[in-house]
Amino acid sequence: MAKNVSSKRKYVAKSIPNEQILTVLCRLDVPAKAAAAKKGKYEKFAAKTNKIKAAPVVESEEDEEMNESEDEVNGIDEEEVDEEEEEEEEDDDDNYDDDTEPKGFSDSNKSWLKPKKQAGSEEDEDGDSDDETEFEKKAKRSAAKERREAQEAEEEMQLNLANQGKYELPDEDEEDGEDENDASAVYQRIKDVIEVLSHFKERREAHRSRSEYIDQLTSDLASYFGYNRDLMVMFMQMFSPAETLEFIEANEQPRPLVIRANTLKTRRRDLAQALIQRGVNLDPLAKWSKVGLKIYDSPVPIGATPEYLAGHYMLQSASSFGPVLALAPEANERVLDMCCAPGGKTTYIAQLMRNSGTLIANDLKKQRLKATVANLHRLGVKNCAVANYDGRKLPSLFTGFDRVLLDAPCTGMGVIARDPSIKTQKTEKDVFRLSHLQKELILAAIDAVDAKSASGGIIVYSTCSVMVEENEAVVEYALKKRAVKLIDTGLDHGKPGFTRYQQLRFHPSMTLTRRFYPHVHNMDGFYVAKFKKYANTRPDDDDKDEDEDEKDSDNESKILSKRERRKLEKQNKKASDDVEASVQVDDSDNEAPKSDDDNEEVEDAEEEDNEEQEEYEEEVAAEEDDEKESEAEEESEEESEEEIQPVKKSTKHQSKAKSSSKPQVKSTPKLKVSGKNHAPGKGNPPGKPSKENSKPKAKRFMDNKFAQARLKKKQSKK
Ligand SMILES: C[S@@+](CC[C@H](N)C(=O)[O-])C[C@H]1O[C@@H](n2cnc3c(N)ncnc32)[C@H](O)[C@@H]1O
Repeated sequence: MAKNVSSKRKYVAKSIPNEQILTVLCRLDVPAKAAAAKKGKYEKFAAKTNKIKAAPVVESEEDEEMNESEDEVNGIDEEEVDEEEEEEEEDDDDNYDDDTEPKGFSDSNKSWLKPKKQAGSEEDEDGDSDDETEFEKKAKRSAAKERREAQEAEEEMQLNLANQGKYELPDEDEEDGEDENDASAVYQRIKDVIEVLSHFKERREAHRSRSEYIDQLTSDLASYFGYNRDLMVMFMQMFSPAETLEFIEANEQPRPLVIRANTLKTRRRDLAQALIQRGVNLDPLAKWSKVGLKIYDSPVPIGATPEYLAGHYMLQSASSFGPVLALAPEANERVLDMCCAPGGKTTYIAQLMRNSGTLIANDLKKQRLKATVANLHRLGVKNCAVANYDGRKLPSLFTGFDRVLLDAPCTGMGVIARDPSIKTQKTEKDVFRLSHLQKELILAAIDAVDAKSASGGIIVYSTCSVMVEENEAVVEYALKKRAVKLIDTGLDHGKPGFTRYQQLRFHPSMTLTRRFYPHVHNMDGFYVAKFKKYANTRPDDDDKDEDEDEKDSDNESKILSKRERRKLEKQNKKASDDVEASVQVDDSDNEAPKSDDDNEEVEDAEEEDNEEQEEYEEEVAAEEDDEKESEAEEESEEESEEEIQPVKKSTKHQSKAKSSSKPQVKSTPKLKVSGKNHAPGKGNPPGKPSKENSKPKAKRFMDNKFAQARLKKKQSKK
């Protein structure tokens, strides 16, 4: 942790204007003496680093102006907090049931949460507002000057280019003789080659192809930044050469340390005040979060303060707020966090549910669940049960959720700044292996949700990877296999998901998903997609199941008749058309740069999917025949009939009770009997019914421990 803090200090020295540090002190009313002492400290610090100029203490509004420009530098588009948001903030804080105003914190010193005027609302035609202070006017003038200078520099560069000669790539001998330690020469070549690629006609050598330059750049980037070449090739396919460099360089920067105030126990403003008094420099995270705080600098370890130990906050990266905000869980709902450990998002979900309803936190790895349990206790979460299952099997145990979060296991290609081992350890093979697992998990997540939920029917899929195979490809697969459509994530930042990537084409509604990049949003790279499930049926199945019980059961996936399937396809198409009409598809935005190389693995994966589908159809036909035969045999066995009766009755009773129950009255998710759902699992690829499901009903019944127990009880009563 000490190491962490010192690296954060470095971060402050690099990017935080001194004015802003002082702002924090002013805004939160640190006693004058302490503020003066801190001012001295930071002036000395500034003088030492030579990066921060000493500045006079400025008024709070000016501080906010400085804040904004810093956020612009950081790539976060932080506009002013409006009135509405202030009200929401109050609402949010009301979660914490304490009406007493904290000491030393009043309306006059909460200016960092105070609404400011809408940009441009009272401005003169020339953009100057009468109410603007001299400082604001000055800031505007200098911004305009900077823009002019940047434009002139660009024009000059274009002129130089026209006069420049060709760039010569080193030949093999030259490269062999290159001093390996001459990193600066490699870096210069990276810059040069990117330059050539962006003005290829003028700067290329006549006998060199574009791919030779790309090759050279890929090797240089990999060796200079310490990546395996495999990964660098993938990034070069995803971004333009210049953007690849930006992405890679952003992965070298430490991300700001962020905490989330736990409103089950405190309010953000109280927490901020307590930490400020411990000498912590902080700011609100961004306008889109009501509970996040950005920590610039702390003299105490942030993971060991009394406030931390009392569960007043959770250390959580800015990127992990997004999936939970998109999930938007409500009080009294039934929510599943399918891959929860160590529980960062689970505790946030519980917070938004105001500790009510039922939250199931599941993870495959028992060891990782220990940390989850510890976090749940520390943060005072009381509405959560922890489960340890393979997520792919969950729908055979729990169904009927209002919302499911699938924060899927992934390669972590968005969090390289946090885990540099990814640079050398992950390969293309990992991407495809995980993509397969993610596809299985997403179907299970959808199957666990009740499309008829009054308030939800929502599934959020997220990864901390930027790879298309782990994101859009998985979402596309889910759109094809289940009755779901994409809806707006509600996240106003982030870039739209791709509708095209190399030779792949995705559904136009993919623009509703969101991509986040370290070099654009100054946070970990991640991806969020939000689905609405519109039917508890599957568009990929083509058979009719005439079992009355299954028809009555709202929460079970059913096999469709051809007519139903056509109806679903129509619904699907309508949903797509609606989205197409509402979404402006700007291909330039959503189209990833194309590469000449064919992505054979993607084709293979698709081929595999098709083969799976064909195999599945054949298997289903064969299983249907078997089942008919077995059922005929069973009918002649009176004993079996007797056994089946109680189950039929109880299933019917359960499902009727479920469909008639009021949505407000939520119960713990029903523990489903095994074999009822066609849960995807190992050796049971997505879309295929499990072997158990194809067993005759009597056998299924006898395999069912719960039914057996019920039968025994009945017999003993007799
Ligand atoms: C990205 S992490 C989850 C982070 C967590 N949501 C949070 O915010 O703290 C992915 C998790 O998926 C779990 N996992 C991997 N395979 C799984 C599976 N088949 N079923 C359930 N969980 C799985 C891993 O153990 C890991 O904890």
